[in-house]
Order: sequence, then structure tokens, then C-alpha cells
Amino acid sequence: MASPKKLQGLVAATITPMTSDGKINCSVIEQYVDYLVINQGVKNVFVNGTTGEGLSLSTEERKQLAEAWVTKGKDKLDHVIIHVGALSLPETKELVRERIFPFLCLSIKYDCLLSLPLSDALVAFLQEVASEAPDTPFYYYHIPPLTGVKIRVEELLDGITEQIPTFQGVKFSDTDLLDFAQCVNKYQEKFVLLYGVDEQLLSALVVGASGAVGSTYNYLGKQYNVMLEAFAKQDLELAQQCQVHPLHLLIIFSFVCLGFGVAQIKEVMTFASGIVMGPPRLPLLRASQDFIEKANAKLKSV
Ligand SMILES: CC(=O)N[C@H](C=O)[C@@H](O)[C@H](O)[C@H](O)CO
Ligand SMILES: CC(=O)C(=O)O
Repeated sequence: MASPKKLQGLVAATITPMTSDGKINCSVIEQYVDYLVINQGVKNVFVNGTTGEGLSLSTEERKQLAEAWVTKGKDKLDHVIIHVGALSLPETKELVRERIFPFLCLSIKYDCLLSLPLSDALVAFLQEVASEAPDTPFYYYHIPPLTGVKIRVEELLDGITEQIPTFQGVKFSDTDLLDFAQCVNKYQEKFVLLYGVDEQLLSALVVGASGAVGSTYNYLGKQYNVMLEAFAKQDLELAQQCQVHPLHLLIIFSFVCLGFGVAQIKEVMTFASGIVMGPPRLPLLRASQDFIEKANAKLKSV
């Protein structure tokens, strides 16, 4: 059941390529795999998450994309994780039943009217989904700013394998480094703890993260790999420089000043990789011409 190679290092949260008329475009996924592996040194992907507009895709589209990543990534990628969180339990279960997916990851949008205490409701939900794929490693996707699920992950992990035998780890996309550090301290041998706030990955490495999932590893993978190596060699100065690398600053700059989001990520990735990612799907609007010009000028200048 467990993968022979423990997941570590960078995981790119993939963008969903689309045609100009808004259909998913699986024909460029092979090229995308090669770009990540060869140009960025990134050999793991997280498919159909926030960056991949997972919740704007139909179940059928999500299956096609997941299958494309699994088949095109065969013998090239080390790990393909499929996000299966949807707004309804039946849709999530339908995705989970696709047995070819090697790893599953679930986010849950919590309805605050649920009467069970949050952690009980969450575990019940995860258990229900995970039991649909009893041989597939299962991750919990913790992203409270988007889901509203404000639990302490450390408490979730206590005793979780008794309830979910396939439980493998957490994608931790929150700035609460105290909770993350406590998860690492107790569970680093047992679970894979992936950090998900790219801008503060170095701080997460300090408290013991062994890997990271994020949108920026699509086009900044190489820089971040330098940071991981520098950190492993205890070259803190170089690691610090990498965390505030000009390209990374550009992303932060874009985020703050230019209205950064998935639409903008698509433009930056198109520019960086030469693979056309296309427009985002409504309700996201295509990035403005002004953004594209400014971002491309910045990218060129570094
Ligand atoms: C909200 C969101 O999408 N977070 C991503 C991962 O979970 C990150 O990879 C961010 O995209 C990244 O840190 C840039 O802000
Ligand atoms: C960034 C991330 O992990 C996601 O796309 O969900």
C-alpha cells in the first residue's frame, strides 16, 4: 500500500491547462510533466487542487485530468497526488473510486451548522471517503483560509490511523507554525507532513517540514530546490537568500499589488514554461493586460 519512495521535497500544485474556449486541454500534459521534471527539478504533483481550479471542474473532467497526469507521469514523476475534495460527498466518492489514482488528498468545506463537534464531523467525513479506497494512501488537506475548518491538526492526528488505516499525511496550508511544529515533533516518523505556504517554506523547514506543496513550485521549483539543498547543508545564509529570491519577491509583489490568484498564475506559468495554460474558468476572470505586461516585464528582468 505505502509507496516505496517516501514523499519528500517539492510538489507542484498543477495548473489546469485550458483551450481558449474554456475546455480542459490534456494534450499539453506530457509537455508539462517534462517541463516540471527537466526545467524545474520537480518530480511530484498535486492535481485538481485550488491552483488546478478543481472545484470549477466537472467530476468527469477531474477524472480525465487525473488520468492524464498518472499516465503521462508514469516513469517520470515520483508521486501523483489527486485532490478529491468536492462540494458533495457522492462526487468525492465517485472520484475516490477511480482506483488508478495512486494517492488521494481531501479537503472539506465545513458547514458551520453541522451539529457534531467539528473534529468528530471531520473524522467521520474523512473516514467515509477513505474507506472507498482501502488500498490508497490518504492525505488530509488543511487549508483553513479557504475551507473554514479551523482545527488543530495535531489533535486530528492523535489516533487517526485507528480510524483511517490508510492515513498517510497532511498538506498543511496554514501559517500556524506552532501547530505544524507540534505535528512534526510527534509524527514525523509516521506521517508525511507537507507544508503549503510557499512564502514561508524556510520557516517550516526549520521546524522540520520534509516537503512542500504549492503553486509557485511550477515555475520557481529550481530556486526552491536550491533552498532545500542549502538548508540540508546548513547554509542558512543561502537558504535565506533563496526564500527572498527576486523571482519569489515578484510573486509576492504580484500578490499584493497586482491582484494575484489562479488567473495570474496561469499567465506567469505560460510565460515561464512556454506552455499555453489558457484562460481560467468563470467565475475567475482572465488576468488583465496590464498584469500580463507588468508581470512579463518583471519576469524578463530577473
Ligand atoms: C491558497 C493557496 O492556493 N495556497 C497554495 C497552497 O496551498 C500556495 O501554494 C499559494 O498559492 C502560494 O503560497 C502563493 O501564495
Ligand atoms: C496550492 C495548492 O496546493 C492547491 O492548488 O490546492
